[in-house]
Order: sequence, then C-alpha cells, then structure tokens
Amino acid sequence: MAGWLGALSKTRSIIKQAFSPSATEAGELNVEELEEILLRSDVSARLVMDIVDELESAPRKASRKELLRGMLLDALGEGPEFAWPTGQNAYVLMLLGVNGSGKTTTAAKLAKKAKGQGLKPMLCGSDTFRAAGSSQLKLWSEKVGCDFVGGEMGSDAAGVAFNAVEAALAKDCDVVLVDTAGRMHTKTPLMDELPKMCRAMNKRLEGAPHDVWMVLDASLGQNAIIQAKQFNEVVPLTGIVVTKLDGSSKAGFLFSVRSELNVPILFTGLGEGEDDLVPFSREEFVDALFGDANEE
Ligand SMILES: Nc1nc2c(ncn2[C@@H]2O[C@H](COP(=O)(O)OP(=O)(O)OP(=O)(O)O)[C@@H](O)[C@H]2O)c(=O)[nH]1
Repeated sequence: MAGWLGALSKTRSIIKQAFSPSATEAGELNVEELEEILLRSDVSARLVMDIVDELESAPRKASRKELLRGMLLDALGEGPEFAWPTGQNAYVLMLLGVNGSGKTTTAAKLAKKAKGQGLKPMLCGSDTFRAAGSSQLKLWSEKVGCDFVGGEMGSDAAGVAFNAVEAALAKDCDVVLVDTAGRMHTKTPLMDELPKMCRAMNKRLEGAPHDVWMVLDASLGQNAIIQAKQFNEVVPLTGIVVTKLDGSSKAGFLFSVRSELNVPILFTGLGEGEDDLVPFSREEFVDALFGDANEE
C-alpha cells in the first residue's frame, strides 16, 4: 500500500525546492521562492498571498517553517473523523463526480472498509448510461463479498437507487454505497438526475441519502474545486474524497477545498489497490509535503 510520503512524491518534489540551500537564508525559507513554489503545486493564489503577507510581517525571530505549517493546518481545518453511523435502518452514502474521477473504485474500497468493521454493505451501481455501466462495480462486489444492485442500460437511475435502498432494507444491510454515473458539471440534464435520485431514495427511506460525497481527481488541481462547486449547488455535498493523490503534482489545491467549499475532506486515495483509501489527516498531509524535506 502506498503511504503518504510515496503518494505525495510529485508535489513534494516541487515543494522540496523551497528547502534547498539556494532557497533558504540561514536555514530559513526564502519567501519569494516559496511563493513561486506554492503556486506551482497549485496552492490557491489567495492563500499564497496570505502566507507571504504573514511570513513577511512575522517577527525576525519567528520560525518561518513553523508559521507556514500552522497556516497550512488552519487552511485544511479540523476533522471531522468519519465513522460508520450505526443504529439506523441503513446508512446510505452517495458518491458523485465527473467521469473517471475514481467513484467506482472508492465505493468498492469503502465497502471493504465497512465489511472489515463487521458491517453488511451493499454496492449500488446506478450508471445506466453506458452498456457496461455497473459491471465493474458488480465485479468489485464479488471481490469484496457484498450485496449488489445494478441497473440495465437506459433504465432510470433514480429507480435503481430506490430499488437498492429497498433491497438493503429487506436484507438488513447496514450500509448502501451508491455509485453514480460520471457526469460533467456543465451538463445540465445529467446534473438534474442527481436530485431526482436523492428524492427517490428519500421516498423509500426518510433521510436517505444520509451523506453525499464528491470524488475529486487530484490530478485536476484547482479545476477540481470548480467542478465541486457546481455539484454542490445541485446536491449539497457533505464530504470530499480526493483520489489519485499518488501521481498528482497539484496536491496544493487541497488547502483551498475547505475555504472554497466548506466541505471536509474525509478520505484520500493513495493508489489503485483496494486498501489504498485512507482517512484524511491534515497533520500527515502537511508533514508528508513539508516535513523534513530539507533533510533528504
Ligand atoms: N493511482 C490511482 N488511481 C486511482 C485511484 N482511484 C481510482 N483510480 C483509478 O482511476 C481509474 C478510474 O477509476 P473509476 O473508479 O473507474 O472511476 P469512476 O469515477 O467510477 O469512472 P466513471 O464511472 O467512468 O465516471 C481506474 O483505473 C482506477 O483504478 C487512486 O487513488 N490512485
């Protein structure tokens, strides 16, 4: 399984330059150089400006590295930590996002986690646009060893979601993970399908879906936030999963997710393997990016 350090190696290789001997003055960060490096790793311009202002106005004795760490942790915001809700009929979690962001893989990884905690998960494949829309998820359900409900191509995705909730209640499933078809945030008819799906699930089980998480592809950097904003307007998001952190050189955009969306990052995908989904930890993230980078 890829760890934080390995997964962040691309962004880290950019940030490491901020700690190189040429970029440091008496072991401290050179603000001008840092500014450029943060922008290159896709930290938002607004946050970079705030960081630069704070570092430049800090008392001479203050450690710039410590100040930087504190500001980045603040930008990420605290918690909450995710725990599977129990004591309700079935906890329904819907995953959405643009094409290929990693929804299906994330749904499967989450099902495995739920099962590992002694819960009975169900995977619901509601991609009825493509011929084999939910076949990948069905394969995953066999691998994980959990129930599956899918829909035929051309059928109503809201109906599939309704059926999944109904089947989950009949089979006493604890968790229903609803994988949705990938859609571009700009395609209105497809986006309109999402609230319809929510209404259908809520009709069968009041309160469902209990959570709606957007799966963001880290390689898109700041563009992922633009997409998330549009999804958030159509269906209020309650959490973010960032996939493909391994391989992205733009992990700096994570620092503006909270301020731009006010939605917490809950999990991060650090690889393609079924266990490569880890709860997001702001300390681990910041330390993997900046910690000891000058000592390598
Ligand atoms: N490296 C890496 N690859 C990932 C990660 N998560 C998903 N992938 C890969 O990304 C590709 C797309 O993943 P899917 O889960 O099929 O994406 P999707 O959002 O369901 O795709 P559509 O249903 O077509 O919209 C697959 O090859 C996955 O193995 C991750 O965290 N890291």
